[in-house]
Amino acid sequence: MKAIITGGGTGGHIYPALAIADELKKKGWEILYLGSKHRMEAEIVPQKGYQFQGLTSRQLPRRISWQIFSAFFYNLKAFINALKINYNFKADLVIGTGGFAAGPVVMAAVLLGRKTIIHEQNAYPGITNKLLALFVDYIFLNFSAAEKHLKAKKAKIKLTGNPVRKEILAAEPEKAYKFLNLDKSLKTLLITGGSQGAETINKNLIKIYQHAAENNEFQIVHLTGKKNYDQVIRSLKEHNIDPDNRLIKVIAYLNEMEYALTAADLVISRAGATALSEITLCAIPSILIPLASAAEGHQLYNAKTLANKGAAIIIREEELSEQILLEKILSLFNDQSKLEKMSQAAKSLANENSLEKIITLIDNIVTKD
Ligand SMILES: CC(=O)N[C@H]1[C@@H](OP(=O)(O)OP(=O)(O)OC[C@H]2O[C@@H](n3ccc(=O)[nH]c3=O)[C@H](O)[C@@H]2O)O[C@H](CO)[C@@H](O)[C@@H]1O
Repeated sequence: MKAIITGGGTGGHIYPALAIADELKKKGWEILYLGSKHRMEAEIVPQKGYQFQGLTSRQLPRRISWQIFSAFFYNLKAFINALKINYNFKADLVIGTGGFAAGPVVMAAVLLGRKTIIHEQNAYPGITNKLLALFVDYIFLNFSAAEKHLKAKKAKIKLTGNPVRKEILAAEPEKAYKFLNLDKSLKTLLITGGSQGAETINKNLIKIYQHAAENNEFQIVHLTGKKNYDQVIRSLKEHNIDPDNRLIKVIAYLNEMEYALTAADLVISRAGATALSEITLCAIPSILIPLASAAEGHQLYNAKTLANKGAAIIIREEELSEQILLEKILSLFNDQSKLEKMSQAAKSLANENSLEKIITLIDNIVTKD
């Protein structure tokens, strides 16, 4: 069997696609990944050993402007290319996990009469999936709340949860400590702003860095995002903090995310849906700082699903300060029983069978339909 898999722009769309691709590959499927040639998938997907073809897909501008014409032209070009590629590849199935890169690929598959599935990670679907939902055969959802935003027949919709890469649960702590050069006797604070990093979080960390460097109480793994890395290093130096201090690991982008998650005792994170699925699966207590400008505030919604069960503490962007962040970190690190309760609550929210559920549905779709 052959599948074209698409999804991208950011990691939150790419990693669920790769999780599905890995399982299909194990079952003998031939996989071709199509995405934008300008975005993260063009780097991440070939590194994972998949055939990748980059298209000219572009994100539509948020406001009406002349850029809409160029975006339309580039997406049309991507659509025509996707048609040609799919026609020659003869995919049995096309799966899109959202992001603008998936749009032209899934639409081309619809036109060719291929079987099509989209997966939506968020409670509030992105614009690409909202449009594609009108045409595809099946819609897999992480949150049932997404359904009311989609114009689609109920029979098409399956609640599957978010598929998470198998390597994330399989990672061994010993290997993680070694890989990240961490001290096993100390607690580890993971800081991540999602696949692109979060400037708002990065700017509020100096006190936390200072505390870590001076007190030998906990160590930090900070994933800054590629575009923010230099700024973070500059800021550390300006505050006389040695970026090579043994208690501080500043990393622009970590391909081996399984190690950071396995080593973490506490995570400070944005509230992207894919990140939260990984955090709950790894049962990590979290302090979440949702991106306020995310469409329909979907990151706050995501964060509340954890906070309402006691798995996370939310700090809203408008109340974020270095002092508040440091106080929350210290109060959690000094309260082991609270950390354990949060960890158990996170675990209870984890959707452990999502990937298996998706693969079973795919088997049924390609054999029965
Ligand atoms: C700004 C924006 O629009 N964010 C959206 C985007 O977030 P984004 O693309 O940041 O996705 P998430 O935060 O959900 O997940 C980040 C992903 O990147 C991985 N990772 C991150 C850093 C790193 O160094 N290495 C690494 O591998 C994580 O393991 C995770 O798989 O997609 C999510 C899923 O649709 C949405 O919920 C978010 O609202």
